[in-house]
Amino acid sequence: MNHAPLAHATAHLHPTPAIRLRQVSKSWGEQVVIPGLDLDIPRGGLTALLGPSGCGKSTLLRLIAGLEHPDSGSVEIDGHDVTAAPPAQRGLSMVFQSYALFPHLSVAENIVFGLKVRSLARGEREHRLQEALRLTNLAGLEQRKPAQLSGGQRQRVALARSIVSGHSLCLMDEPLSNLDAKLRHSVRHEIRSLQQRLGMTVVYVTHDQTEALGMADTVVLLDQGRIAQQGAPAELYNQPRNTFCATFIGTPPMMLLDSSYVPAELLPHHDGSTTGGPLRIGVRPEHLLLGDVAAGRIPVILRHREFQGAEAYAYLELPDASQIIARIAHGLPALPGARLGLSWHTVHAHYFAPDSGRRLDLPHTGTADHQAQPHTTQDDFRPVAQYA
Ligand SMILES: Nc1ncnc2c1ncn2[C@@H]1O[C@H](COP(=O)(O)OP(=O)(O)OP(=O)(O)O)[C@@H](O)[C@H]1O
Repeated sequence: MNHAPLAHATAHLHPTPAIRLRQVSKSWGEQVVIPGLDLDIPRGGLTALLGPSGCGKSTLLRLIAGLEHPDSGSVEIDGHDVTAAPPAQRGLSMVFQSYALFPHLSVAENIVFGLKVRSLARGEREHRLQEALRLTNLAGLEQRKPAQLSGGQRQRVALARSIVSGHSLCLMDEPLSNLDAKLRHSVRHEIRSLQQRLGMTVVYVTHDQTEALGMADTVVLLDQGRIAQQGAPAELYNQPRNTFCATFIGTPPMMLLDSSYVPAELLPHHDGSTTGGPLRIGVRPEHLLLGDVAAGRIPVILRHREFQGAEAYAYLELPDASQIIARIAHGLPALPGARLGLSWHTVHAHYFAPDSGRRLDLPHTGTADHQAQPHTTQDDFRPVAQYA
């Protein structure tokens, strides 16, 4: 196998990305799906292509695979221009949601099928097969037909087939979406640990942010064929570049509020200077604090509560009648209809331009005085029982 065991550890030494797209565009008839995209995918890690349905994730993966060809632009793999190359000449393997197994072939035959086509010597085939069976925990099942396997086992056969190919680049298109929730979790873990042990570069398409955030080294969040943000999962969570990223990532996602009804104490530059106009203010549901109605807090009405086990969701109506969700760690004994005061530590606030939605890096706290706002400390919040 030509998997370099140290590929992952030395990824940072490779200046050439595993995949480089330059000004790649793709339309279907009148519909522009990818409108001219530049993307570098680092070597030796798992990169998730994430985004809402129809944003172009699969199209992008198929362009990398060579299953589709761009209308313009170039695709490079390992520094080689493969824009015109067929899939078989791109040195990659693929794993699909549908497994794509041959029903009449056994597990073992399915796994080595591609190697036979490549006329690999029998001894080498057998060696790779045994290693892949071991790595995917399929030993003992090699004579079964796909119909005699569970969904998770079928997907492991597809993974084994990708491992025996010996290619260090693997493209995966929603590989877990046919599995039930519990299996998804365990196969997800298997894929990640295989990718790390073999030092493979995996490009992984998913619309499921928990999969992307939980597995990936790098997340590429797509919005209508454009890169909304690319970075480590924590970067997307903590520093969303715009309101699209802020409201796509997180369950529930970041809540957006209008500065028009937000008290001055919660706005940036509370030292008397102005913020320079209206703002969109983003706060994650776990950072929203509820207390009684008081100066410096936003008056809200509790509309609905949802039990979530360790926590609860409070659905709150804002002064402009829009609704947001707060995650309340220890339950909230206030009844629907209760009038409450909403606040947050300003260090947890994100600011966005109201027109473009672009992130604005404004100072969180204007003065020491602002930091001393008593209601921005947890202690000031009376026990929620008092609001019942
Ligand atoms: N072969 C095709 N012919 C015409 N339109 C296509 C074709 N393939 C994709 N599209 C269109 O291109 C857009 C992007 O599709 P794509 O499958 O890349 O999205 P996606 O982000 O993977 O979505 P999903 O998460 O729903 O699979 C969609 O509007 C889709 O209808």
